[in-house]
Amino acid sequence: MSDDTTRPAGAADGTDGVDPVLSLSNVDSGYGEVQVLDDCSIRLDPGEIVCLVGPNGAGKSTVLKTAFGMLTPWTGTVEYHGRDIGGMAPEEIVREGIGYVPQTDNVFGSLTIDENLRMGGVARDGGLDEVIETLYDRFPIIDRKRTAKARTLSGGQRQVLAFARALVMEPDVLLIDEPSAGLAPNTADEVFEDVREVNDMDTAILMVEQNVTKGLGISDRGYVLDQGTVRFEGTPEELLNDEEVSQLYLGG
Ligand SMILES: Nc1ncnc2c1ncn2[C@@H]1O[C@H](COP(=O)(O)OP(=O)(O)OP(=O)(O)O)[C@@H](O)[C@H]1O
Repeated sequence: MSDDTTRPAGAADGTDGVDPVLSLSNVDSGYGEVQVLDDCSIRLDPGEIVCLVGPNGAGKSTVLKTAFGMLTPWTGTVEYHGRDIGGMAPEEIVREGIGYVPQTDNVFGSLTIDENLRMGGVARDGGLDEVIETLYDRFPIIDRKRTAKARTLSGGQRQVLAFARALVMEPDVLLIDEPSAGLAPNTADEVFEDVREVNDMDTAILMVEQNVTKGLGISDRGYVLDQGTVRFEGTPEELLNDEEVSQLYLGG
């Protein structure tokens, strides 16, 4: 049984009166005729890191794709600062202030680090050089390799470049799909530190992560998704210590 600290889906929203920066409310969504999300409700408050966990195929990536306009919600709403953005195109959503770092193909390997960052800023109105310099200051690992082709970077370095590329638009929300995928444990730890660094730049983060302990370990809250629905939400401690969550979803 779950104890009463872990809120089952649809229970108290834990808002404490704060307006979410991003929220999905009662969203159904999917691919073609195939429904994946089923009455899915998720919120991200300003400054938070929120982690989505759950079994393969639960719909975690689909949440990010729906929030980023790659999929249009069939029902329910996606709101950014209280404004309905459901069905807006990704390029508009980027301008609104939401960035997205997909799990794969998140940098252009044949372009240099600098060119990748500049491409990340094509929709900016100005101030591109300044923001790129700020990002080089934040992430020295890419600063040292400005003129190197992105394909020469290690997996961890590439992930940092992908974050920085999304940050060129100075989003206040970043959606990150499995930042540690395919990385050795030590490298994954470094990438999680970089996720925190991104969060320190006043960027709220909604992240999907298979490495539940580490993903929740850097997060403020988490959601357990199963079959397109939120089954549990709570703080990392609540989720990790909940017997039912642990047995059913976190491999005991
Ligand atoms: N482009 C697509 N077309 C059709 N079905 C898709 C597509 N992408 C994903 N799906 C299906 O949607 C369901 C949810 O996929 P999703 O990638 O959101 O799950 P996930 O929780 O992120 O899982 P994983 O951890 O395995 O990536 C799966 O059954 C998947 O096969």
